[in-house]
Amino acid sequence: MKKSMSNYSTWRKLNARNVGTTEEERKTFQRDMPPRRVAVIGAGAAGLMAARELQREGHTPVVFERGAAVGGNWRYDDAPASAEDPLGAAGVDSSLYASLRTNLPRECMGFLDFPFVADAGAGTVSSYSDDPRRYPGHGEVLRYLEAFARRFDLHGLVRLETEVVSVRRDDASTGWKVSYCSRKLAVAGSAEPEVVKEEVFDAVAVCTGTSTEPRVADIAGIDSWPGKQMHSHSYRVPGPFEGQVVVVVGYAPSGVDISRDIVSVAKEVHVARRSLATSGTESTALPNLWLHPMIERAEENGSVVFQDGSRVKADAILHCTGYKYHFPFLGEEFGISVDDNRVGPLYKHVFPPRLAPSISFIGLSLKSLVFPLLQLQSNWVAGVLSGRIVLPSQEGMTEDVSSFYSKLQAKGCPKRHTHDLGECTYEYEDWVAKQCGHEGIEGWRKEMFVAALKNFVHHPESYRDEWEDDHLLSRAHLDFAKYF
Ligand SMILES: Cc1cc2nc3c(=O)[nH]c(=O)nc-3n(C[C@H](O)[C@H](O)[C@H](O)COP(=O)(O)OP(=O)(O)OC[C@H]3O[C@@H](n4cnc5c(N)ncnc54)[C@H](O)[C@@H]3O)c2cc1C
Repeated sequence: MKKSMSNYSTWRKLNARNVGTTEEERKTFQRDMPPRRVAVIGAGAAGLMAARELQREGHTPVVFERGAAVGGNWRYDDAPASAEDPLGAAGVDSSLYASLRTNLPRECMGFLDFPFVADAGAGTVSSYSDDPRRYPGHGEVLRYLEAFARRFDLHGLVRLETEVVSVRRDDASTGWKVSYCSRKLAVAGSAEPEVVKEEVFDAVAVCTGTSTEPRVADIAGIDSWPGKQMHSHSYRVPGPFEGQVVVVVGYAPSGVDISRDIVSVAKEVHVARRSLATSGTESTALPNLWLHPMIERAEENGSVVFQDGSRVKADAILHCTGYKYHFPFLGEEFGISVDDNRVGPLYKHVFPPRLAPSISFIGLSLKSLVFPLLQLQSNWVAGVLSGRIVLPSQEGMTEDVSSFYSKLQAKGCPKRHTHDLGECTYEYEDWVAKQCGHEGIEGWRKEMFVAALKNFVHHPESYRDEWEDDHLLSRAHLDFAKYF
Protein backbone atom coordinates (compact mmCIF):
# COMPACT_ATOMS: atom_id res chain seq x y z
CA MET A 1 0.00 0.00 0.00
CA LYS A 2 2.74 2.36 1.02
CA LYS A 3 4.56 1.53 -2.18
CA SER A 4 1.63 2.33 -4.42
CA MET A 5 0.97 5.59 -2.56
CA SER A 6 4.54 6.65 -3.13
CA ASN A 7 4.19 5.66 -6.76
CA TYR A 8 1.07 7.70 -7.09
CA SER A 9 2.50 10.80 -5.51
CA THR A 10 5.69 10.48 -7.56
CA TRP A 11 3.55 10.20 -10.63
CA ARG A 12 1.47 13.24 -9.74
CA LYS A 13 4.64 15.20 -9.23
CA LEU A 14 6.02 14.04 -12.57
CA ASN A 15 2.83 14.68 -14.41
CA ALA A 16 2.18 18.10 -12.97
CA ARG A 17 5.56 19.09 -14.36
CA ASN A 18 5.15 17.04 -17.53
CA VAL A 19 8.58 16.68 -19.12
CA GLY A 20 10.48 18.72 -16.57
CA THR A 21 11.60 15.63 -14.63
CA THR A 22 15.03 14.14 -14.23
CA GLU A 23 15.77 10.76 -15.78
CA GLU A 24 16.59 9.49 -12.27
CA GLU A 25 13.09 10.37 -11.04
CA ARG A 26 11.57 8.58 -14.01
CA LYS A 27 13.68 5.45 -13.54
CA THR A 28 12.70 5.18 -9.86
CA PHE A 29 9.10 5.60 -10.80
CA GLN A 30 9.21 3.08 -13.63
CA ARG A 31 10.91 0.35 -11.59
CA ASP A 32 7.93 0.25 -9.24
CA MET A 33 5.30 -0.15 -11.93
CA PRO A 34 3.98 -3.52 -13.09
CA PRO A 35 4.94 -3.47 -16.79
CA ARG A 36 2.57 -4.57 -19.52
CA ARG A 37 3.52 -5.60 -23.05
CA VAL A 38 1.26 -3.51 -25.23
CA ALA A 39 0.64 -3.77 -28.99
CA VAL A 40 0.02 -0.30 -30.38
CA ILE A 41 -1.57 -0.43 -33.83
CA GLY A 42 -0.56 2.57 -35.98
CA ALA A 43 2.37 5.00 -35.83
CA GLY A 44 0.60 8.26 -36.59
CA ALA A 45 0.34 11.03 -33.99
CA ALA A 46 -1.81 8.78 -31.75
CA GLY A 47 0.44 5.71 -31.92
CA LEU A 48 3.61 7.71 -31.33
CA MET A 49 2.12 9.47 -28.33
CA ALA A 50 0.69 6.21 -26.98
CA ALA A 51 4.13 4.62 -27.26
CA ARG A 52 5.73 7.50 -25.38
CA GLU A 53 3.19 7.51 -22.59
CA LEU A 54 3.24 3.71 -22.21
CA GLN A 55 7.01 3.68 -22.10
CA ARG A 56 7.12 6.51 -19.57
CA GLU A 57 4.77 4.58 -17.36
CA GLY A 58 7.12 1.59 -17.47
CA HIS A 59 5.23 -0.55 -19.97
CA THR A 60 6.75 -2.18 -23.07
CA PRO A 61 5.02 -0.94 -26.21
CA VAL A 62 5.51 -2.49 -29.65
CA VAL A 63 4.14 -0.29 -32.43
CA PHE A 64 2.86 -1.92 -35.64
CA GLU A 65 2.76 0.38 -38.66
CA ARG A 66 1.72 -0.79 -42.10
CA GLY A 67 3.28 2.25 -43.82
CA ALA A 68 6.97 2.65 -44.65
CA ALA A 69 7.57 5.40 -42.05
CA VAL A 70 6.01 7.04 -39.01
CA GLY A 71 3.63 10.03 -39.24
CA GLY A 72 0.36 8.44 -40.40
CA ASN A 73 -1.92 10.82 -42.20
CA TRP A 74 0.82 13.48 -42.27
CA ARG A 75 2.99 11.44 -44.64
CA TYR A 76 1.91 13.02 -47.92
CA ASP A 77 1.52 10.48 -50.70
CA ASP A 78 1.47 12.05 -54.15
CA ALA A 79 0.17 8.82 -55.68
CA PRO A 80 -3.52 9.03 -54.80
CA ALA A 81 -5.78 6.03 -54.51
CA SER A 82 -5.89 4.09 -57.77
CA ALA A 83 -7.87 5.29 -60.77
CA GLU A 84 -10.06 2.18 -60.48
CA ASP A 85 -11.09 3.11 -56.95
CA PRO A 86 -11.36 6.92 -56.70
CA LEU A 87 -14.06 6.60 -54.02
CA GLY A 88 -12.23 4.11 -51.81
CA ALA A 89 -9.04 4.07 -49.79
CA ALA A 90 -7.21 1.68 -52.17
CA GLY A 91 -4.35 1.07 -49.82
CA VAL A 92 -3.39 4.74 -49.45
CA ASP A 93 -3.17 5.94 -45.84
CA SER A 94 -2.76 9.67 -46.32
CA SER A 95 -5.65 11.98 -47.22
CA LEU A 96 -3.50 15.08 -47.71
CA TYR A 97 -3.66 17.24 -50.81
CA ALA A 98 -0.57 19.09 -52.03
CA SER A 99 -1.70 22.57 -50.91
CA LEU A 100 -2.88 21.50 -47.42
CA ARG A 101 -1.97 23.77 -44.54
CA THR A 102 -3.04 23.09 -40.96
CA ASN A 103 -6.49 24.28 -39.99
CA LEU A 104 -5.30 25.28 -36.50
CA PRO A 105 -2.50 27.63 -35.47
CA ARG A 106 0.59 25.60 -34.66
CA GLU A 107 0.81 26.77 -31.04
CA CYS A 108 -2.51 25.23 -30.06
CA MET A 109 -2.28 22.23 -32.41
CA GLY A 110 0.88 20.66 -30.94
CA PHE A 111 1.23 18.21 -28.06
CA LEU A 112 1.00 19.76 -24.59
CA ASP A 113 4.64 19.30 -23.63
CA PHE A 114 6.36 19.22 -27.02
CA PRO A 115 5.65 22.68 -28.45
CA PHE A 116 4.99 22.93 -32.17
CA VAL A 117 7.02 26.09 -32.73
CA ALA A 118 8.99 27.40 -35.67
CA ASP A 119 12.25 27.95 -33.79
CA ALA A 120 12.46 24.66 -31.86
CA GLY A 121 16.07 23.65 -31.35
CA ALA A 122 17.22 26.30 -33.84
CA GLY A 123 20.73 25.54 -35.06
CA THR A 124 20.84 22.12 -33.39
CA VAL A 125 20.18 18.59 -34.58
CA SER A 126 16.73 18.69 -32.98
CA SER A 127 15.63 21.55 -35.18
CA TYR A 128 12.82 20.49 -37.51
CA SER A 129 11.15 23.64 -38.76
CA ASP A 130 11.37 24.57 -42.40
CA ASP A 131 8.08 26.44 -42.64
CA PRO A 132 7.71 29.11 -39.95
CA ARG A 133 4.12 30.03 -40.82
CA ARG A 134 1.59 29.91 -38.01
CA TYR A 135 -0.59 27.61 -40.14
CA PRO A 136 2.20 25.65 -41.82
CA GLY A 137 2.03 23.22 -44.72
CA HIS A 138 1.65 19.49 -44.09
CA GLY A 139 5.40 18.82 -44.41
CA GLU A 140 6.04 20.81 -41.25
CA VAL A 141 3.64 18.62 -39.23
CA LEU A 142 5.42 15.50 -40.46
CA ARG A 143 8.81 16.98 -39.49
CA TYR A 144 7.35 17.81 -36.06
CA LEU A 145 6.13 14.22 -35.55
CA GLU A 146 9.46 12.81 -36.72
CA ALA A 147 11.25 15.13 -34.26
CA PHE A 148 8.91 13.93 -31.50
CA ALA A 149 9.80 10.32 -32.31
CA ARG A 150 13.53 11.18 -32.26
CA ARG A 151 13.31 13.18 -29.04
CA PHE A 152 11.67 10.29 -27.16
CA ASP A 153 13.58 7.46 -28.89
CA LEU A 154 10.44 5.94 -30.35
CA HIS A 155 11.77 4.76 -33.72
CA GLY A 156 13.20 1.59 -32.19
CA LEU A 157 9.74 0.61 -30.93
CA VAL A 158 8.11 0.76 -34.36
CA ARG A 159 7.87 -2.19 -36.77
CA LEU A 160 7.36 -0.61 -40.17
CA GLU A 161 5.56 -2.15 -43.16
CA THR A 162 3.86 -4.50 -40.73
CA GLU A 163 0.09 -4.69 -40.91
CA VAL A 164 -2.01 -6.09 -38.08
CA VAL A 165 -4.52 -8.44 -39.67
CA SER A 166 -6.28 -9.80 -36.61
CA VAL A 167 -6.48 -9.52 -32.84
CA ARG A 168 -7.96 -12.48 -30.95
CA ARG A 169 -8.09 -13.74 -27.39
CA ASP A 170 -5.15 -15.93 -26.52
CA ASP A 171 -6.56 -19.16 -25.09
CA ALA A 172 -3.42 -19.88 -23.09
CA SER A 173 -3.29 -16.57 -21.22
CA THR A 174 -5.38 -13.54 -20.37
CA GLY A 175 -3.71 -11.70 -23.25
CA TRP A 176 -4.36 -11.00 -26.91
CA LYS A 177 -2.93 -12.81 -29.91
CA VAL A 178 -1.92 -10.23 -32.52
CA SER A 179 -1.45 -11.55 -36.07
CA TYR A 180 0.52 -9.41 -38.47
CA CYS A 181 2.22 -9.63 -41.82
CA SER A 182 4.58 -7.69 -43.96
CA ARG A 183 2.41 -5.27 -45.88
CA LYS A 184 4.26 -5.89 -49.16
CA LEU A 185 3.61 -9.61 -48.94
CA ALA A 186 -0.05 -9.00 -48.18
CA VAL A 187 -0.65 -7.20 -51.48
CA ALA A 188 -3.14 -9.15 -53.57
CA GLY A 189 -1.57 -10.82 -56.58
CA SER A 190 1.91 -10.82 -55.05
CA ALA A 191 4.03 -13.77 -56.12
CA GLU A 192 5.34 -14.09 -52.57
CA PRO A 193 3.40 -16.27 -50.15
CA GLU A 194 1.70 -14.31 -47.40
CA VAL A 195 3.55 -14.87 -44.13
CA VAL A 196 1.47 -14.19 -41.05
CA LYS A 197 3.16 -14.17 -37.68
CA GLU A 198 1.59 -14.11 -34.24
CA GLU A 199 2.60 -12.66 -30.90
CA VAL A 200 0.83 -12.44 -27.58
CA PHE A 201 0.41 -9.10 -25.77
CA ASP A 202 -1.12 -8.14 -22.44
CA ALA A 203 -3.00 -5.27 -24.02
CA VAL A 204 -3.78 -3.65 -27.37
CA ALA A 205 -4.15 0.08 -28.06
CA VAL A 206 -5.89 0.78 -31.37
CA CYS A 207 -4.42 3.95 -32.93
CA THR A 208 -5.41 3.48 -36.55
CA GLY A 209 -6.85 6.96 -37.12
CA THR A 210 -10.16 8.24 -38.35
CA SER A 211 -9.46 8.74 -42.03
CA THR A 212 -8.83 5.32 -43.52
CA GLU A 213 -12.22 4.45 -44.99
CA PRO A 214 -13.91 7.17 -47.11
CA ARG A 215 -17.62 7.90 -46.59
CA VAL A 216 -19.47 8.77 -49.78
CA ALA A 217 -22.70 10.78 -50.17
CA ASP A 218 -25.73 8.70 -51.07
CA ILE A 219 -27.10 10.36 -54.23
CA ALA A 220 -30.29 9.19 -55.97
CA GLY A 221 -29.65 8.30 -59.63
CA ILE A 222 -25.85 8.30 -59.28
CA ASP A 223 -25.46 4.88 -60.95
CA SER A 224 -26.61 6.22 -64.29
CA TRP A 225 -24.96 9.65 -63.96
CA PRO A 226 -22.15 9.71 -66.57
CA GLY A 227 -19.59 11.99 -64.84
CA LYS A 228 -16.47 11.26 -62.82
CA GLN A 229 -16.58 10.83 -59.02
CA MET A 230 -13.81 11.12 -56.47
CA HIS A 231 -13.49 11.25 -52.68
CA SER A 232 -11.31 13.94 -51.08
CA HIS A 233 -9.09 11.07 -49.83
CA SER A 234 -7.85 10.71 -53.44
CA TYR A 235 -7.65 14.43 -54.26
CA ARG A 236 -4.12 15.83 -54.58
CA VAL A 237 -3.95 18.72 -57.10
CA PRO A 238 -6.51 20.77 -59.07
CA GLY A 239 -4.99 20.10 -62.54
CA PRO A 240 -7.30 17.21 -63.56
CA PHE A 241 -10.35 19.51 -63.08
CA GLU A 242 -9.17 22.24 -65.44
CA GLY A 243 -12.05 23.79 -67.42
CA GLN A 244 -14.61 21.49 -65.77
CA VAL A 245 -17.84 22.03 -63.86
CA VAL A 246 -17.28 20.39 -60.49
CA VAL A 247 -19.76 19.69 -57.69
CA VAL A 248 -18.12 19.49 -54.25
CA VAL A 249 -20.24 17.73 -51.61
CA GLY A 250 -19.58 18.92 -48.02
CA TYR A 251 -18.18 22.15 -46.64
CA ALA A 252 -16.11 21.15 -43.61
CA PRO A 253 -12.39 22.17 -43.73
CA SER A 254 -11.52 19.78 -46.62
CA GLY A 255 -14.53 20.93 -48.69
CA VAL A 256 -13.66 24.60 -48.06
CA ASP A 257 -10.01 24.08 -49.01
CA ILE A 258 -10.53 21.85 -52.02
CA SER A 259 -13.30 23.99 -53.55
CA ARG A 260 -10.91 26.96 -53.40
CA ASP A 261 -8.02 24.90 -54.78
CA ILE A 262 -10.11 23.80 -57.77
CA VAL A 263 -11.85 27.09 -58.45
CA SER A 264 -8.59 28.54 -59.75
CA VAL A 265 -8.59 26.15 -62.75
CA ALA A 266 -12.21 24.92 -63.06
CA LYS A 267 -14.91 26.57 -65.12
CA GLU A 268 -17.35 26.46 -62.18
CA VAL A 269 -17.40 24.95 -58.71
CA HIS A 270 -20.75 24.20 -57.02
CA VAL A 271 -20.69 23.25 -53.35
CA ALA A 272 -23.57 21.22 -51.88
CA ARG A 273 -23.83 22.12 -48.19
CA ARG A 274 -26.14 20.54 -45.64
CA SER A 275 -26.96 23.73 -43.75
CA LEU A 276 -28.15 25.76 -46.77
CA ALA A 277 -31.75 26.12 -47.98
CA THR A 278 -31.17 28.22 -51.12
CA SER A 279 -28.40 28.66 -53.67
CA GLY A 280 -26.12 31.68 -54.08
CA THR A 281 -22.53 32.73 -54.69
CA GLU A 282 -20.01 32.48 -51.86
CA SER A 283 -18.25 35.82 -52.30
CA THR A 284 -17.74 38.42 -54.99
CA ALA A 285 -14.04 37.56 -54.94
CA LEU A 286 -14.87 34.07 -56.22
CA PRO A 287 -17.51 34.60 -58.91
CA ASN A 288 -17.33 31.00 -60.19
CA LEU A 289 -17.94 29.40 -56.76
CA TRP A 290 -21.59 28.73 -55.87
CA LEU A 291 -23.13 27.34 -52.70
CA HIS A 292 -26.25 25.13 -52.81
CA PRO A 293 -28.37 22.98 -50.51
CA MET A 294 -27.68 19.23 -50.66
CA ILE A 295 -28.05 17.24 -53.89
CA GLU A 296 -31.50 15.80 -54.53
CA ARG A 297 -30.58 13.60 -57.50
CA ALA A 298 -28.19 13.07 -60.36
CA GLU A 299 -29.55 12.47 -63.87
CA GLU A 300 -28.52 10.40 -66.87
CA ASN A 301 -28.01 13.56 -68.96
CA GLY A 302 -25.21 14.71 -66.60
CA SER A 303 -27.31 17.14 -64.53
CA VAL A 304 -26.99 17.41 -60.77
CA VAL A 305 -30.18 18.72 -59.15
CA PHE A 306 -30.05 20.42 -55.74
CA GLN A 307 -32.80 20.38 -53.12
CA ASP A 308 -33.94 23.93 -53.97
CA GLY A 309 -34.53 22.91 -57.60
CA SER A 310 -31.37 24.57 -58.98
CA ARG A 311 -29.36 22.35 -61.35
CA VAL A 312 -26.02 22.21 -63.15
CA LYS A 313 -24.54 19.97 -65.84
CA ALA A 314 -21.45 18.73 -64.09
CA ASP A 315 -18.32 16.86 -65.20
CA ALA A 316 -17.31 15.66 -61.75
CA ILE A 317 -18.59 15.17 -58.19
CA LEU A 318 -16.02 15.41 -55.41
CA HIS A 319 -17.15 13.90 -52.12
CA CYS A 320 -15.66 15.86 -49.20
CA THR A 321 -17.88 13.89 -46.86
CA GLY A 322 -15.49 12.51 -44.29
CA TYR A 323 -14.71 8.97 -43.24
CA LYS A 324 -16.10 5.83 -41.60
CA TYR A 325 -14.45 4.13 -38.66
CA HIS A 326 -13.08 0.80 -39.76
CA PHE A 327 -11.36 -1.91 -37.72
CA PRO A 328 -11.10 -4.92 -40.03
CA PHE A 329 -8.67 -6.67 -37.66
CA LEU A 330 -11.16 -6.93 -34.78
CA GLY A 331 -13.28 -10.08 -34.87
CA GLU A 332 -16.94 -10.35 -33.82
CA GLU A 333 -15.92 -11.75 -30.43
CA PHE A 334 -15.01 -8.18 -29.44
CA GLY A 335 -18.66 -7.15 -29.52
CA ILE A 336 -17.58 -3.74 -30.83
CA SER A 337 -19.79 -2.48 -33.60
CA VAL A 338 -19.62 0.46 -35.95
CA ASP A 339 -23.25 1.46 -36.30
CA ASP A 340 -23.90 4.56 -38.42
CA ASN A 341 -20.32 5.54 -37.52
CA ARG A 342 -20.83 5.10 -33.78
CA VAL A 343 -18.08 2.86 -32.41
CA GLY A 344 -19.51 1.17 -29.42
CA PRO A 345 -19.93 0.51 -26.71
CA LEU A 346 -16.99 2.65 -25.59
CA TYR A 347 -16.59 4.28 -22.20
CA LYS A 348 -15.64 7.92 -22.83
CA HIS A 349 -14.65 7.08 -26.43
CA VAL A 350 -11.71 4.93 -25.26
CA PHE A 351 -12.50 1.72 -23.34
CA PRO A 352 -14.97 -1.03 -24.34
CA PRO A 353 -16.46 -1.84 -20.89
CA ARG A 354 -16.32 -5.63 -21.35
CA LEU A 355 -12.66 -5.64 -22.45
CA ALA A 356 -11.22 -2.73 -20.47
CA PRO A 357 -8.50 -1.95 -19.78
CA SER A 358 -6.65 -4.36 -22.04
CA ILE A 359 -8.30 -3.05 -25.22
CA SER A 360 -8.41 0.69 -25.83
CA PHE A 361 -8.99 3.12 -28.70
CA ILE A 362 -6.94 6.30 -28.84
CA GLY A 363 -7.89 9.14 -31.19
CA LEU A 364 -11.49 8.40 -32.16
CA SER A 365 -12.81 11.76 -31.01
CA LEU A 366 -13.33 14.40 -33.66
CA LYS A 367 -13.73 18.19 -33.65
CA SER A 368 -11.30 18.64 -30.82
CA LEU A 369 -7.78 19.78 -30.14
CA VAL A 370 -6.57 16.50 -31.63
CA PHE A 371 -2.92 16.30 -30.57
CA PRO A 372 -3.42 17.49 -26.96
CA LEU A 373 -6.31 15.08 -26.58
CA LEU A 374 -4.24 12.18 -27.96
CA GLN A 375 -1.73 12.94 -25.23
CA LEU A 376 -4.36 12.94 -22.47
CA GLN A 377 -6.05 9.76 -23.73
CA SER A 378 -2.67 8.01 -24.03
CA ASN A 379 -1.74 9.06 -20.52
CA TRP A 380 -5.09 7.77 -19.26
CA VAL A 381 -4.67 4.38 -20.96
CA ALA A 382 -1.08 3.99 -19.71
CA GLY A 383 -2.14 4.87 -16.16
CA VAL A 384 -5.11 2.53 -16.14
CA LEU A 385 -2.94 -0.34 -17.42
CA SER A 386 -0.53 0.11 -14.56
CA GLY A 387 -3.28 0.38 -11.96
CA ARG A 388 -2.42 3.97 -11.10
CA ILE A 389 -5.81 5.10 -12.37
CA VAL A 390 -8.90 3.06 -11.59
CA LEU A 391 -11.82 2.68 -13.98
CA PRO A 392 -15.40 2.22 -12.79
CA SER A 393 -16.75 -1.36 -12.79
CA GLN A 394 -17.86 -2.91 -16.07
CA GLU A 395 -21.49 -2.23 -15.06
CA GLY A 396 -20.62 1.36 -14.14
CA MET A 397 -18.98 1.97 -17.50
CA THR A 398 -21.85 0.31 -19.38
CA GLU A 399 -24.38 2.50 -17.56
CA ASP A 400 -22.33 5.59 -18.35
CA VAL A 401 -22.31 4.67 -22.05
CA SER A 402 -26.09 4.07 -22.07
CA SER A 403 -26.79 7.36 -20.37
CA PHE A 404 -24.46 9.17 -22.83
CA TYR A 405 -26.33 7.62 -25.78
CA SER A 406 -29.69 8.60 -24.24
CA LYS A 407 -28.52 12.18 -23.84
CA LEU A 408 -27.40 12.32 -27.48
CA GLN A 409 -30.76 10.92 -28.57
CA ALA A 410 -32.69 13.42 -26.45
CA LYS A 411 -30.72 16.23 -28.10
CA GLY A 412 -31.59 14.83 -31.54
CA CYS A 413 -27.92 14.14 -32.24
CA PRO A 414 -27.53 11.46 -34.97
CA LYS A 415 -25.47 8.37 -34.08
CA ARG A 416 -22.88 9.31 -36.67
CA HIS A 417 -21.92 12.33 -34.54
CA THR A 418 -21.31 10.30 -31.38
CA HIS A 419 -17.57 10.99 -31.39
CA ASP A 420 -17.82 14.66 -32.48
CA LEU A 421 -16.92 16.51 -29.32
CA GLY A 422 -17.87 19.92 -30.71
CA GLU A 423 -19.07 22.19 -27.93
CA CYS A 424 -18.30 19.49 -25.32
CA THR A 425 -14.61 19.45 -26.26
CA TYR A 426 -13.28 21.18 -23.16
CA GLU A 427 -15.60 19.38 -20.78
CA TYR A 428 -14.33 16.05 -22.14
CA GLU A 429 -10.67 17.06 -22.34
CA ASP A 430 -10.75 18.42 -18.81
CA TRP A 431 -12.48 15.25 -17.61
CA VAL A 432 -9.76 13.01 -19.09
CA ALA A 433 -7.06 15.33 -17.74
CA LYS A 434 -8.58 15.05 -14.27
CA GLN A 435 -8.48 11.25 -14.42
CA CYS A 436 -4.77 11.55 -15.13
CA GLY A 437 -4.08 14.09 -12.38
CA HIS A 438 -3.06 16.50 -15.12
CA GLU A 439 -3.81 20.18 -14.82
CA GLY A 440 -5.61 20.11 -18.18
CA ILE A 441 -5.59 22.13 -21.36
CA GLU A 442 -4.10 25.58 -20.80
CA GLY A 443 -6.47 28.57 -20.83
CA TRP A 444 -4.60 30.31 -23.67
CA ARG A 445 -4.90 27.15 -25.82
CA LYS A 446 -8.65 26.98 -25.35
CA GLU A 447 -9.03 30.67 -26.20
CA MET A 448 -6.82 30.27 -29.26
CA PHE A 449 -8.86 27.28 -30.48
CA VAL A 450 -12.11 29.27 -30.20
CA ALA A 451 -10.55 32.31 -31.92
CA ALA A 452 -9.25 30.09 -34.75
CA LEU A 453 -12.64 28.44 -35.30
CA LYS A 454 -14.41 31.82 -35.41
CA ASN A 455 -11.82 33.17 -37.81
CA PHE A 456 -12.26 30.10 -40.06
CA VAL A 457 -16.06 30.52 -40.13
CA HIS A 458 -15.99 34.27 -40.85
CA HIS A 459 -12.91 34.45 -43.08
CA PRO A 460 -12.48 31.11 -44.87
CA GLU A 461 -10.24 32.76 -47.53
CA SER A 462 -7.79 34.38 -45.19
CA TYR A 463 -7.96 32.80 -41.72
CA ARG A 464 -4.55 31.15 -42.13
CA ASP A 465 -2.78 34.44 -42.83
CA GLU A 466 -4.70 37.07 -40.86
CA TRP A 467 -5.83 36.80 -37.24
CA GLU A 468 -6.52 38.87 -34.17
CA ASP A 469 -5.28 36.67 -31.35
CA ASP A 470 -1.64 37.80 -31.21
CA HIS A 471 -2.17 38.63 -27.53
CA LEU A 472 -2.37 34.88 -26.81
CA LEU A 473 1.03 34.16 -28.35
CA SER A 474 3.06 35.58 -25.49
CA ARG A 475 1.09 33.44 -23.01
CA ALA A 476 1.72 30.37 -25.16
CA HIS A 477 5.45 31.04 -25.45
CA LEU A 478 5.73 31.66 -21.73
CA ASP A 479 4.36 28.15 -21.20
CA PHE A 480 6.54 26.64 -23.92
CA ALA A 481 9.67 27.95 -22.20
CA LYS A 482 9.14 25.21 -19.58
CA TYR A 483 9.84 22.55 -22.17
CA PHE A 484 13.06 23.79 -23.72
C1 LIG B 1 -7.21 16.06 -44.67
C2 LIG B 1 -7.00 16.14 -43.19
C3 LIG B 1 -6.52 17.30 -42.62
C4 LIG B 1 -6.32 17.39 -41.23
N1 LIG B 1 -5.85 18.57 -40.70
C5 LIG B 1 -5.65 18.64 -39.36
C6 LIG B 1 -5.09 19.83 -38.79
O1 LIG B 1 -4.82 20.81 -39.47
N2 LIG B 1 -4.88 19.85 -37.45
C7 LIG B 1 -5.17 18.76 -36.64
O2 LIG B 1 -4.92 18.84 -35.43
N3 LIG B 1 -5.70 17.64 -37.17
C8 LIG B 1 -5.94 17.55 -38.50
N4 LIG B 1 -6.44 16.39 -39.03
C9 LIG B 1 -6.78 15.28 -38.13
C10 LIG B 1 -5.71 14.18 -38.18
O3 LIG B 1 -6.42 13.01 -38.36
C11 LIG B 1 -4.86 14.19 -36.94
O4 LIG B 1 -4.06 15.35 -36.97
C12 LIG B 1 -3.88 13.03 -36.80
O5 LIG B 1 -3.23 12.76 -38.00
C13 LIG B 1 -4.55 11.77 -36.28
O6 LIG B 1 -3.53 10.85 -35.99
P1 LIG B 1 -3.82 9.30 -35.79
O7 LIG B 1 -2.53 8.71 -35.37
O8 LIG B 1 -5.01 9.13 -34.95
O9 LIG B 1 -4.22 8.75 -37.23
P2 LIG B 1 -3.35 8.61 -38.54
O10 LIG B 1 -2.46 9.75 -38.71
O11 LIG B 1 -4.32 8.31 -39.63
O12 LIG B 1 -2.44 7.31 -38.27
C14 LIG B 1 -2.97 6.02 -38.24
C15 LIG B 1 -1.87 5.05 -38.63
O13 LIG B 1 -2.33 3.71 -38.45
C16 LIG B 1 -1.79 2.90 -39.49
N5 LIG B 1 -2.63 1.70 -39.59
C17 LIG B 1 -3.95 1.64 -39.88
N6 LIG B 1 -4.36 0.35 -39.86
C18 LIG B 1 -3.29 -0.41 -39.52
C19 LIG B 1 -3.08 -1.82 -39.34
N7 LIG B 1 -4.08 -2.70 -39.46
N8 LIG B 1 -1.83 -2.26 -39.01
C20 LIG B 1 -0.80 -1.38 -38.87
N9 LIG B 1 -0.95 -0.03 -39.04
C21 LIG B 1 -2.17 0.43 -39.36
C22 LIG B 1 -1.85 3.80 -40.70
O14 LIG B 1 -0.94 3.38 -41.69
C23 LIG B 1 -1.46 5.15 -40.09
O15 LIG B 1 -0.06 5.35 -40.17
C24 LIG B 1 -6.64 16.28 -40.41
C25 LIG B 1 -7.15 15.11 -40.99
C26 LIG B 1 -7.33 15.04 -42.37
C27 LIG B 1 -7.88 13.77 -42.95
